[in-house]
Amino acid sequence: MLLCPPSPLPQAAPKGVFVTGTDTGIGKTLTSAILTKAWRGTYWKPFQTGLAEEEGDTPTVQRLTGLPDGHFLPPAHAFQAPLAPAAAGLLEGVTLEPERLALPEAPHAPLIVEGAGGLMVPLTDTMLMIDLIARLGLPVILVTRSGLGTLNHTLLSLEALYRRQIPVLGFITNGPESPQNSLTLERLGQTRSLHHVPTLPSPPRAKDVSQMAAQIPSWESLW
Ligand SMILES: Nc1ncnc2c1ncn2[C@@H]1O[C@H](COP(=O)(O)OP(=O)(O)OP(=O)(O)O)[C@@H](O)[C@H]1O
Ligand SMILES: C[C@H](N)[C@H](N)CCCCCC(=O)O
Ligand SMILES: [Mg+2]
Repeated sequence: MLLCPPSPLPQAAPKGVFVTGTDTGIGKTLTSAILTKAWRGTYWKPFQTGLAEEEGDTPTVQRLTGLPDGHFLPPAHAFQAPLAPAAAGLLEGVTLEPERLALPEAPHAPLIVEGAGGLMVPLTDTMLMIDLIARLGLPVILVTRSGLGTLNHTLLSLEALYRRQIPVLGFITNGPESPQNSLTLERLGQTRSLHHVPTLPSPPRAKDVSQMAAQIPSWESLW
């Protein structure tokens, strides 16, 4: 049996996109940097965890895009532990209330919102990242690995999004070139490949992001 039908995309450009992925460490931040640079939009990571071990995604995107401060909104919540937001918050005595989170005004459109981990990451015991995506009402860009294992992970993620009537703008593959996988995902996943990010020989630099941003379709052309 095939996946349940996708939801239609908005007719006019929405306020922004939600960048999610099939996993943590899959390349959402690198991809968000490429999109923010390409569209000169506003980047927002509402739930940041793991600050005990990393600088956080907002400074990373700022460094990789070289855009001024006005293109970045601070996280709504930032926690030290490298865990899902629900667990990281509890360690600091915070119970999240994601149902109260509203989409902020973006000083520069569009708004590029980055999740934490994948779709089923808990924000509370009763709310997952995918529930927040549904509530915020932005279409999704799904970041996936390009190589072996992606078919299962990507189709599972798409099925979960379609079941909740969340529109999907497309997917972005990250890793070694694998056109066969992208074609299979487009056909069975009923969505489109928006871009491929190759494995870089060294940690991503602003120059790499600029080069890749130049290949991204304009924001207006997508709607
Ligand atoms: N194409 C690539 N080439 C080289 N390094 C990459 C590539 N994609 C991602 N990386 C590196 O892999 C690591 C994880 O990527 P990234 O931070 O973008 O993942 P993420 O999906 O945003 O994770 P999180 O769930 O923590 O937000 C980073 O150190 C990043 O620089
Ligand atoms: C700390 C890390 N870099 C992420 N931001 C949080 C990822 C949570 C993943 C939870 C899970 O799927 O098991
Ligand atoms: Mg990230």
